[in-house]
Amino acid sequence: MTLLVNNISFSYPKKDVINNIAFSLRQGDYLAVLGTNGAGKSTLLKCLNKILKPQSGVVYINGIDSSRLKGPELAKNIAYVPQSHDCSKKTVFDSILLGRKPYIKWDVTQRDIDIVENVLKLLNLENYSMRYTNELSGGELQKVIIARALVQEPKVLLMDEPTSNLDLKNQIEVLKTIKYIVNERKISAIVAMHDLNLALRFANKFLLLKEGEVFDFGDATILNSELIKNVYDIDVAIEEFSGIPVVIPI
Ligand SMILES: Nc1ncnc2c1ncn2[C@@H]1O[C@H](COP(=O)(O)OP(=O)(O)OP(=O)(O)O)[C@@H](O)[C@H]1O
Repeated sequence: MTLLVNNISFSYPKKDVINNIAFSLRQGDYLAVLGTNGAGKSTLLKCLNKILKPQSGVVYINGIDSSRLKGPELAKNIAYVPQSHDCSKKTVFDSILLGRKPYIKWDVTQRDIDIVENVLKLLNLENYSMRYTNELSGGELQKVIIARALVQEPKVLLMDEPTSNLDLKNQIEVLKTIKYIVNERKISAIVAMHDLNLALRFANKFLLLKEGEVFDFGDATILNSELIKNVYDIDVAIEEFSGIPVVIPI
Protein backbone atom coordinates (compact mmCIF):
# COMPACT_ATOMS: atom_id res chain seq x y z
CA MET A 1 0.00 0.00 0.00
CA THR A 2 1.60 3.33 -1.04
CA LEU A 3 -0.96 5.55 0.59
CA LEU A 4 -3.40 4.92 3.40
CA VAL A 5 -5.72 7.78 4.31
CA ASN A 6 -7.29 7.00 7.63
CA ASN A 7 -10.40 9.03 8.51
CA ILE A 8 -9.10 12.55 8.00
CA SER A 9 -11.31 15.55 8.78
CA PHE A 10 -10.58 19.23 8.30
CA SER A 11 -12.52 22.37 9.24
CA TYR A 12 -11.85 26.05 8.76
CA PRO A 13 -12.78 28.08 11.88
CA LYS A 14 -16.41 28.43 10.83
CA LYS A 15 -16.76 25.64 8.27
CA ASP A 16 -16.42 21.86 8.27
CA VAL A 17 -14.92 21.03 4.88
CA ILE A 18 -13.93 17.36 4.76
CA ASN A 19 -15.23 14.69 7.06
CA ASN A 20 -13.81 11.24 7.80
CA ILE A 21 -12.17 10.68 4.43
CA ALA A 22 -10.72 7.18 4.12
CA PHE A 23 -9.22 5.33 1.15
CA SER A 24 -6.05 3.56 0.16
CA LEU A 25 -3.94 3.32 -2.98
CA ARG A 26 -1.41 0.81 -4.26
CA GLN A 27 1.66 1.39 -6.42
CA GLY A 28 0.52 2.13 -9.96
CA ASP A 29 -2.87 3.56 -8.94
CA TYR A 30 -4.05 6.69 -10.72
CA LEU A 31 -6.87 8.20 -8.65
CA ALA A 32 -9.28 10.79 -10.00
CA VAL A 33 -10.82 12.88 -7.21
CA LEU A 34 -14.21 14.00 -8.46
CA GLY A 35 -17.07 16.11 -7.12
CA THR A 36 -18.85 19.41 -7.63
CA ASN A 37 -17.30 22.84 -7.00
CA GLY A 38 -16.71 23.23 -3.29
CA ALA A 39 -16.97 19.48 -2.54
CA GLY A 40 -13.56 19.56 -0.81
CA LYS A 41 -11.18 18.21 -3.47
CA SER A 42 -8.48 20.90 -3.08
CA THR A 43 -8.79 20.78 0.70
CA LEU A 44 -8.22 17.01 0.65
CA LEU A 45 -5.09 17.39 -1.52
CA LYS A 46 -3.75 20.12 0.76
CA CYS A 47 -4.31 17.89 3.80
CA LEU A 48 -2.42 15.04 2.11
CA ASN A 49 0.49 17.37 1.38
CA LYS A 50 0.43 18.85 4.91
CA ILE A 51 -0.27 22.37 3.66
CA LEU A 52 -3.35 22.05 5.88
CA LYS A 53 -3.30 20.09 9.12
CA PRO A 54 -6.32 17.81 9.53
CA GLN A 55 -7.95 18.06 12.95
CA SER A 56 -8.17 14.27 13.02
CA GLY A 57 -7.01 11.24 11.08
CA VAL A 58 -3.67 9.96 9.83
CA VAL A 59 -2.05 9.69 6.41
CA TYR A 60 0.46 6.86 5.93
CA ILE A 61 2.89 6.86 3.01
CA ASN A 62 4.54 3.49 2.53
CA GLY A 63 3.61 2.70 6.11
CA ILE A 64 5.09 5.89 7.59
CA ASP A 65 2.85 8.38 9.39
CA SER A 66 3.28 11.48 7.17
CA SER A 67 3.18 13.80 10.19
CA ARG A 68 6.69 12.46 10.93
CA LEU A 69 8.00 13.43 7.51
CA LYS A 70 9.48 16.91 7.38
CA GLY A 71 10.97 19.18 4.69
CA PRO A 72 13.09 17.26 2.16
CA GLU A 73 11.86 13.84 3.36
CA LEU A 74 8.24 14.87 2.79
CA ALA A 75 9.17 16.32 -0.61
CA LYS A 76 10.82 13.04 -1.67
CA ASN A 77 7.56 11.25 -0.86
CA ILE A 78 4.87 13.67 -2.03
CA ALA A 79 4.89 16.27 -4.79
CA TYR A 80 2.03 18.71 -5.22
CA VAL A 81 0.91 20.69 -8.26
CA PRO A 82 -1.44 23.40 -6.99
CA GLN A 83 -4.45 24.79 -8.85
CA SER A 84 -2.79 28.15 -9.39
CA HIS A 85 0.78 29.29 -9.07
CA ASP A 86 3.01 32.32 -9.31
CA CYS A 87 6.33 31.81 -10.92
CA SER A 88 9.16 34.25 -10.39
CA LYS A 89 11.40 35.03 -13.36
CA LYS A 90 13.68 32.04 -14.04
CA THR A 91 14.52 29.95 -17.05
CA VAL A 92 12.30 26.93 -17.56
CA PHE A 93 15.33 24.69 -16.88
CA ASP A 94 16.15 26.36 -13.55
CA SER A 95 12.51 26.41 -12.54
CA ILE A 96 12.22 22.65 -13.09
CA LEU A 97 15.61 22.04 -11.42
CA LEU A 98 14.11 23.53 -8.23
CA GLY A 99 12.17 20.26 -7.90
CA ARG A 100 15.52 18.52 -7.25
CA LYS A 101 16.15 20.67 -4.15
CA PRO A 102 15.31 17.88 -1.64
CA TYR A 103 18.10 15.76 -3.19
CA ILE A 104 20.82 18.40 -3.66
CA LYS A 105 23.42 18.35 -0.86
CA TRP A 106 26.20 20.67 -2.02
CA ASP A 107 25.86 21.19 -5.70
CA VAL A 108 23.76 20.14 -8.64
CA THR A 109 24.99 16.76 -9.97
CA GLN A 110 24.96 15.36 -13.50
CA ARG A 111 22.14 13.04 -12.33
CA ASP A 112 19.99 16.08 -11.39
CA ILE A 113 20.62 17.56 -14.83
CA ASP A 114 19.85 14.26 -16.59
CA ILE A 115 16.57 13.93 -14.68
CA VAL A 116 15.52 17.47 -15.65
CA GLU A 117 16.46 16.86 -19.30
CA ASN A 118 14.52 13.61 -19.32
CA VAL A 119 11.35 15.28 -18.01
CA LEU A 120 11.77 18.21 -20.44
CA LYS A 121 11.75 15.60 -23.22
CA LEU A 122 8.78 13.66 -21.76
CA LEU A 123 6.63 16.81 -21.65
CA ASN A 124 7.85 18.16 -25.00
CA LEU A 125 9.39 21.18 -23.31
CA GLU A 126 12.90 20.84 -24.74
CA ASN A 127 12.55 23.92 -26.93
CA TYR A 128 11.42 25.98 -23.92
CA SER A 129 14.38 25.13 -21.72
CA MET A 130 16.06 28.57 -21.89
CA ARG A 131 12.83 30.61 -22.05
CA TYR A 132 11.83 32.71 -19.05
CA THR A 133 8.85 31.44 -17.07
CA ASN A 134 7.23 34.88 -16.88
CA GLU A 135 7.12 34.93 -20.69
CA LEU A 136 5.20 31.65 -21.07
CA SER A 137 1.51 31.11 -21.79
CA GLY A 138 -0.67 29.76 -18.94
CA GLY A 139 -0.57 26.27 -20.46
CA GLU A 140 3.19 26.27 -21.01
CA LEU A 141 3.72 27.38 -17.42
CA GLN A 142 1.35 24.66 -16.21
CA LYS A 143 3.54 22.04 -17.90
CA VAL A 144 6.66 23.53 -16.26
CA ILE A 145 5.04 23.25 -12.81
CA ILE A 146 4.09 19.62 -13.56
CA ALA A 147 7.65 18.95 -14.76
CA ARG A 148 9.01 20.37 -11.49
CA ALA A 149 6.82 17.97 -9.51
CA LEU A 150 7.96 15.01 -11.65
CA VAL A 151 11.69 15.66 -11.14
CA GLN A 152 11.00 15.52 -7.41
CA GLU A 153 10.56 11.74 -8.02
CA PRO A 154 7.78 11.43 -5.43
CA LYS A 155 6.07 8.22 -4.38
CA VAL A 156 2.74 10.04 -4.46
CA LEU A 157 2.01 12.78 -7.00
CA LEU A 158 -0.84 15.16 -6.13
CA MET A 159 -2.28 17.41 -8.82
CA ASP A 160 -5.12 19.90 -8.49
CA GLU A 161 -6.85 20.30 -11.86
CA PRO A 162 -3.56 19.97 -13.77
CA THR A 163 -5.20 20.31 -17.18
CA SER A 164 -7.32 23.38 -16.48
CA ASN A 165 -5.04 25.67 -18.54
CA LEU A 166 -4.23 23.20 -21.27
CA ASP A 167 -5.61 22.80 -24.79
CA LEU A 168 -7.05 19.41 -25.73
CA LYS A 169 -3.81 18.05 -27.19
CA ASN A 170 -1.83 19.04 -24.11
CA GLN A 171 -4.53 17.71 -21.73
CA ILE A 172 -4.21 14.28 -23.32
CA GLU A 173 -0.42 14.50 -23.55
CA VAL A 174 0.03 15.49 -19.89
CA LEU A 175 -2.44 12.92 -18.50
CA LYS A 176 -0.90 10.21 -20.70
CA THR A 177 2.60 11.12 -19.51
CA ILE A 178 1.47 10.96 -15.91
CA LYS A 179 -0.06 7.54 -16.52
CA TYR A 180 3.19 6.38 -18.10
CA ILE A 181 5.20 7.64 -15.10
CA VAL A 182 2.75 6.10 -12.60
CA ASN A 183 3.15 2.69 -14.32
CA GLU A 184 6.85 2.98 -15.02
CA ARG A 185 7.94 4.17 -11.58
CA LYS A 186 5.23 2.31 -9.67
CA ILE A 187 4.09 5.46 -7.88
CA SER A 188 0.54 6.68 -7.17
CA ALA A 189 -1.07 9.79 -8.61
CA ILE A 190 -4.04 11.65 -7.18
CA VAL A 191 -5.61 14.09 -9.58
CA ALA A 192 -8.52 16.42 -8.71
CA MET A 193 -10.46 16.98 -11.91
CA HIS A 194 -13.78 18.02 -13.38
CA ASP A 195 -13.70 16.29 -16.75
CA LEU A 196 -15.33 12.89 -16.24
CA ASN A 197 -14.30 11.72 -19.69
CA LEU A 198 -10.61 12.42 -19.09
CA ALA A 199 -10.94 10.79 -15.66
CA LEU A 200 -12.48 7.65 -17.16
CA ARG A 201 -9.87 7.54 -19.88
CA PHE A 202 -6.79 7.72 -17.67
CA ALA A 203 -7.59 6.89 -14.03
CA ASN A 204 -8.10 3.40 -12.64
CA LYS A 205 -9.52 4.50 -9.27
CA PHE A 206 -12.19 7.09 -8.51
CA LEU A 207 -13.01 8.97 -5.32
CA LEU A 208 -16.34 10.79 -5.44
CA LEU A 209 -16.67 13.55 -2.87
CA LYS A 210 -20.01 15.05 -1.95
CA GLU A 211 -20.23 17.87 0.60
CA GLY A 212 -16.87 16.89 2.05
CA GLU A 213 -17.62 13.18 2.46
CA VAL A 214 -16.73 10.12 0.42
CA PHE A 215 -19.81 9.29 -1.64
CA ASP A 216 -18.07 6.36 -3.31
CA PHE A 217 -14.59 4.99 -3.97
CA GLY A 218 -13.60 2.24 -6.37
CA ASP A 219 -12.69 1.31 -9.93
CA ALA A 220 -14.45 2.40 -13.14
CA THR A 221 -17.39 0.08 -12.49
CA ILE A 222 -18.72 2.49 -9.82
CA LEU A 223 -19.06 5.34 -12.34
CA ASN A 224 -22.57 4.77 -13.63
CA SER A 225 -25.31 7.25 -14.52
CA GLU A 226 -27.06 6.81 -11.15
CA LEU A 227 -23.91 7.73 -9.22
CA ILE A 228 -23.28 10.75 -11.47
CA LYS A 229 -26.88 11.89 -10.96
CA ASN A 230 -26.46 11.59 -7.19
CA VAL A 231 -23.17 13.49 -7.09
CA TYR A 232 -23.58 16.08 -9.84
CA ASP A 233 -27.38 16.26 -10.13
CA ILE A 234 -27.26 15.78 -13.87
CA ASP A 235 -28.65 13.06 -16.15
CA VAL A 236 -26.02 11.36 -18.29
CA ALA A 237 -25.64 8.36 -20.55
CA ILE A 238 -22.38 6.40 -20.57
CA GLU A 239 -21.56 4.84 -23.93
CA GLU A 240 -18.46 3.14 -25.26
CA PHE A 241 -16.68 4.64 -28.22
CA SER A 242 -13.76 2.59 -29.61
CA GLY A 243 -13.51 0.83 -26.25
CA ILE A 244 -13.36 4.14 -24.32
CA PRO A 245 -16.28 4.96 -21.98
CA VAL A 246 -17.77 8.37 -22.74
CA VAL A 247 -20.10 10.36 -20.46
CA ILE A 248 -22.75 12.28 -22.37
CA PRO A 249 -25.07 14.74 -20.58
CA ILE A 250 -28.69 14.18 -21.75
N1 LIG B 1 -9.57 29.54 3.37
C1 LIG B 1 -10.84 29.14 3.47
N2 LIG B 1 -11.62 29.54 4.50
C2 LIG B 1 -12.90 29.12 4.64
N3 LIG B 1 -13.51 28.26 3.78
C3 LIG B 1 -12.77 27.82 2.73
C4 LIG B 1 -11.41 28.22 2.51
N4 LIG B 1 -10.95 27.60 1.39
C5 LIG B 1 -11.96 26.86 0.92
N5 LIG B 1 -13.06 26.98 1.72
C6 LIG B 1 -14.37 26.31 1.55
O1 LIG B 1 -14.17 24.92 1.66
C7 LIG B 1 -15.04 24.23 0.76
C8 LIG B 1 -14.23 23.26 -0.09
O2 LIG B 1 -13.36 24.01 -0.93
P1 LIG B 1 -12.35 23.28 -1.92
O3 LIG B 1 -11.53 24.34 -2.56
O4 LIG B 1 -11.64 22.20 -1.20
O5 LIG B 1 -13.37 22.64 -2.97
P2 LIG B 1 -13.10 21.98 -4.39
O6 LIG B 1 -13.87 20.71 -4.43
O7 LIG B 1 -11.64 21.89 -4.67
O8 LIG B 1 -13.78 23.06 -5.34
P3 LIG B 1 -13.46 23.49 -6.87
O9 LIG B 1 -13.88 22.31 -7.73
O10 LIG B 1 -14.38 24.66 -7.07
O11 LIG B 1 -12.01 23.83 -7.00
C9 LIG B 1 -15.77 25.30 -0.06
O12 LIG B 1 -17.06 25.48 0.48
C10 LIG B 1 -14.93 26.54 0.16
O13 LIG B 1 -15.73 27.69 0.12
